[in-house]
Amino acid sequence: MTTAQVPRLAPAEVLRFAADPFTGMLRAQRVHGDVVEVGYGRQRSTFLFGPEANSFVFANPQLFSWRDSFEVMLPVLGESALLVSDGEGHRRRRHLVLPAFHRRRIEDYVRLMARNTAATVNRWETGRRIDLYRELRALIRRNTVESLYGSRLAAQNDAIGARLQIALDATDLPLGLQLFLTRCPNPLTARAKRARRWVAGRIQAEIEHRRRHLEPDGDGLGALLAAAHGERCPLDDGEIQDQVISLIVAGYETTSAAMAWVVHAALSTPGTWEQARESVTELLGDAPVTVEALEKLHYLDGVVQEALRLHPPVVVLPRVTAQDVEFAGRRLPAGTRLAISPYVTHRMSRVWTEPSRFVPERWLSGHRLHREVTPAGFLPFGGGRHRCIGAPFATAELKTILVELLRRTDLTPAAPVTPVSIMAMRPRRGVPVVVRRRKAGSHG
Ligand code: HEM
Repeated sequence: MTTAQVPRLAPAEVLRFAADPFTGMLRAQRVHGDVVEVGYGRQRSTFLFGPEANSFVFANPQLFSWRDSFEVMLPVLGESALLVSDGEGHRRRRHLVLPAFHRRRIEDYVRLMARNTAATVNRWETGRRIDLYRELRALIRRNTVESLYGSRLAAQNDAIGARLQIALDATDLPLGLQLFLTRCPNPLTARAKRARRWVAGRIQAEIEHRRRHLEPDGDGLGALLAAAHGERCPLDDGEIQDQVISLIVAGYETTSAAMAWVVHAALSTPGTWEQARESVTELLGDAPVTVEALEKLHYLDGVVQEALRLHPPVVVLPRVTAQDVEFAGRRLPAGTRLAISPYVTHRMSRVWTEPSRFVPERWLSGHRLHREVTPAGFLPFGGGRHRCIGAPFATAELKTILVELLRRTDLTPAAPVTPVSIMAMRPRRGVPVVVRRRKAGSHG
């Protein structure tokens, strides 16, 4: 079968794309279609746009190497993290990590998240301007570490965050530079590795403490340790450290970006904040948040899903082909760097009606914009074998924090918000708001 040439962005278009990749991707798809090559040399990626491409990639994991796709994340995630694992190693580790996200555990996490959110809000002075993104980021990192790994590690939350941030900062550098830093010895990567070793040391101390004191498996690490030792092929301590670190890294950067977009979208779409608050008051009153209650808050669910649709933190999912691949009449040789994009799919009018409007009601059946959601048309958490393992955790967290903010605060946007970074799309200069605490009792 003959294959067609992949269209390429011209040099001037590449420059424009680099300056604003969000508009650049939408434009590239509109002008050149669903398969388009962007960039030069190590910077080069072939974008596959749209639901057909997403289905193809999700249905054929054997065609791609996850280790090569996420090579630049290796210094922070570790060699055996799920995101950089392929084949049988991935299947075995994922099976052992899954119990940390069972519904029974999410119930406990939700209670803790609600408590931590209340404590955060109580520290805010009424009438003051704050960067909500920064505040929520600290809260979410605490929630992640405390719910998954317990209070001893949570007490070192800030130190752990600061160390991991050293490696995370590198993910905003151009891809070519990241690859160079990953492959060649240099002081930046050496510093990131030292910082990671410090975090791994704290985790190992916690693992050994638990083994000495035979603690019950009350949290995610407990579940991981129990699963790790009950199996025929248990996880070794290095593998456990990699899973612990990569869950923190994958969990808090993405969720705090998503939370910022949820609040920003709800505040900047007239009537949304008020309607969401009304639905909480009606269904919950002053009662504590539970997973069951969260499932019944349909309007609130619409707000969260709609924010994930228009502002998916993971803007592109990178893949490197492990063998020659053919898609849509185009040949993609082994070693080709590909990207599929939740961001572009979520804004396509062939998938969504009036895609650029923020309409939480479109998630309610019966609404004129409602559409059946397919995994290839809505993919904020990816899809297939490597679909986000933390999706139930993240969704419960986004809703729990939103409920507590609605109950306890009135927020007024204090500056415009624009996005940055396609690895974890977040607000460039945060989400500045003026806070008014609501009186005790008025949150119910
Ligand atoms: C709104 C928040 C989140 C978003 C948007 C998100 C998004 C994603 C996406 C798109 C992927 C697939 C990447 C790919 O296929 O290229 C992924 C994988 C993953 N996520 Fe999340 N994530 C979120 C929260 C979390 C949380 C809270 C955790 C853990 C506590 C987590 C842990 C992971 C892990 C371990 C993987 C790799 C799974 C595998 O390879 O089997 N994520 N996430």
